[in-house]
Amino acid sequence: MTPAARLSAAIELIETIDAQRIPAAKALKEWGTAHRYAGSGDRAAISGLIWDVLRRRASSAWIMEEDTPRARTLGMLKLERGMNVDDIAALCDGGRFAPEPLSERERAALTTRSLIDAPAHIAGDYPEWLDPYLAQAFGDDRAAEAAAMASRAPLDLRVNSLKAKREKVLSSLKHLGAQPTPWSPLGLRIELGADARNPGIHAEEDFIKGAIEVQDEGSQLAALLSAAKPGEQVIDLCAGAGGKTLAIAAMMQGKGRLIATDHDKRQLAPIHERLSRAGVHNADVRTPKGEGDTLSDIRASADLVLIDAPCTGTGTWRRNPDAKWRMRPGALEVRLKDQIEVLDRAAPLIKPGGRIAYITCSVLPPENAGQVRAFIGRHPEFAVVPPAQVATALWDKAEEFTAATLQSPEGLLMTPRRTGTDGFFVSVLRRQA
Ligand SMILES: C[S@@+](CC[C@H](N)C(=O)[O-])C[C@H]1O[C@@H](n2cnc3c(N)ncnc32)[C@H](O)[C@@H]1O
Repeated sequence: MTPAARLSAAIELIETIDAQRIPAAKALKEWGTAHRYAGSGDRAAISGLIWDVLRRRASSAWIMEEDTPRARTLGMLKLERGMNVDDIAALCDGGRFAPEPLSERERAALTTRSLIDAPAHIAGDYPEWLDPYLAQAFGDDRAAEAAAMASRAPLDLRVNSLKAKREKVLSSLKHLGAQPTPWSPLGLRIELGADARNPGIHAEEDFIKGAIEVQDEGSQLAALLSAAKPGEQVIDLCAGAGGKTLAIAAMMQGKGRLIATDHDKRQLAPIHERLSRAGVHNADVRTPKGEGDTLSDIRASADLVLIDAPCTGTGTWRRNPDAKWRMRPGALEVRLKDQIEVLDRAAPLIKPGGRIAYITCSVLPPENAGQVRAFIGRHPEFAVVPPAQVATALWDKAEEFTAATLQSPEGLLMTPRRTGTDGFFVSVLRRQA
């Protein structure tokens, strides 16, 4: 397919997504099945276009003064891909498989319009109902913060220190352009192009051998900030597929006791294979059965309970721009209740002097500082560890990292704009000895 034909296909697909109100991933899958002649390059290019239109959905419609699939796509080419009006006109030449030529009005909009007067939710591309929350988090910086949250994310990897050293993996992944990440001593980063093609990391020998895992640098840092140590008793209360569990296991160097659980056994399913590939031998996965409490034998004995809390995932919008537009206020309410439940479940498990590391991949204050304050109100035997002290887990990077984050008395917030990571909030709460 020519670039112009790919563009036409993308516009048609967005029309389908709009008309049928289906997730973009589903629409792309169905399109692939119906267009078997399209090669993998075409599919990747078309999905890259669709994701970019979703990233810039509101701002593209704003500059075009029209909210149609075609207008949003043309606006995205200018805003996200930096194309000028002549390059866009050359793609839309009205040829056999190309989009219709630009109208005078479209030409004028692409030439003259900008986001200077756009309200924050348009310039930052997020749903308007979230504006008060983002204003609470970022004040006047919210459009810039949200715009960074709309940008394309790189592919981040964590080197599994149980099996390999970063320098070694760095050289074996040179062909993919891997570079060390700025903050995590275990992180590697591969920048992705507009086509967002997965570089096939799962087929790499390093991956098969368990030397690397796919994990955003923010998630790696959240695990590091919990400061799990060899010999400790650590409980990963919301282990899910085990991303943090694996990182914690490596920090513990096979010494001590790591218990991983989750209230949803389906979420836990992939953890077994991942632990075994990573060479983790000190993890005890507790899968819930019926109504029973998987942690009934544990009372005030844990050094650390990691809560990778269920949350709205606003911090990961750059990896899933569709989710941002599909998010509804009810989802926040549900997550806030879940967070209270997990925090209260953690409290009696901690020994005096032990700690909770409360983590969300959200930037919304009610899920972060709001939950921490409410928890301390319910459990006055806990106190927040000052964020600068928490950051000392990053050794020589601690000071610079703390300054890069958005700090509050309750914790640290990483964001794409500040730390170049997904959005992650981390708070450490210590139980008085
Ligand atoms: C952010 S995800 C965890 C991701 C995982 N830790 C990782 O790094 O791959 C949150 C998890 O919390 C779990 N969860 C939700 N409510 C819970 C509860 N009350 N108790 C335990 N787990 C819960 C969900 O099933 C989900 O797997």
